[in-house]
Amino acid sequence: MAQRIGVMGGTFDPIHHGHLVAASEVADRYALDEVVFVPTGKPWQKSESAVTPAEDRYLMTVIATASNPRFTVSRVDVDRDGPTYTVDTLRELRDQYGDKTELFFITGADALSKILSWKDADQLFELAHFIGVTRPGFALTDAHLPADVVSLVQVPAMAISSTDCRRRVAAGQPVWYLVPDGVVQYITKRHLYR
Ligand SMILES: Nc1ncnc2c1ncn2[C@@H]1O[C@H](COP(=O)(O)OP(=O)(O)OP(=O)(O)O)[C@@H](O)[C@H]1O
Ligand SMILES: O=C(O)c1ccc[n+]([C@@H]2O[C@H](COP(=O)([O-])O)[C@@H](O)[C@H]2O)c1
Repeated sequence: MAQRIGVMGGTFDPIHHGHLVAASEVADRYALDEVVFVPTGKPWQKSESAVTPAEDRYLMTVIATASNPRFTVSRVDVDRDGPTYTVDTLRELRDQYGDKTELFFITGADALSKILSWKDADQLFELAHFIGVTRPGFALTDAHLPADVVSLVQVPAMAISSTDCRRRVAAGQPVWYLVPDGVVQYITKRHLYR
């Protein structure tokens, strides 16, 4: 049977429980064999110019996903030079996993609303099926997209963002239970977001 692989792309600065719940829920709903988390190299649409070094974001993603046997982390975007485009991510993963694998790219409602501004947007939908998930504060809709290229999925509401986690750390407030314990410890150890 064809392998079914979920792809959860993100800047993960830092990775939080909103990302993990979304991936877990879609994996269950779509009977995915694996979810590959793909931290971005250089996220060209992030408004803040200072994104934490990719190696720190990659390691936090490894720490956060290590205990789940179906979660893995890919370095394809971290290791590719230049701005990160999902069209390149999906092409590389397709090469790695082979043509028989079905890819399901998971995006939150905010990211889905901007997808037509992504590089080579018309080609994205040929490379993967897109799964848009609910996120508190954002409307989940596929009205702007061609028919049948995306499925919309309700996931448990987690009102968490990486921006808020960074602000909390900078203000000396706790991020316990918003991000996995190991990620709290990594943030402290590496003095991130101070
Ligand atoms: N709480 C959440 N619930 C559902 N999806 C989410 C949630 N947070 C992030 N996502 C989705 O995860 C993917 C990666 O998000 P990203 O790493 O940019 O996190 P973020 O919290 O949006 O970060 P930032 O606040 O820095 O913009 C995107 O598709 C985003 O929509
Ligand atoms: O391909 C693009 O042009 C593109 C533009 C913006 C975002 N993305 C992807 O969308 C995912 C979430 O991105 P972000 O910036 O919200 O963390 C991540 O995998 C990005 O590489 C992709």
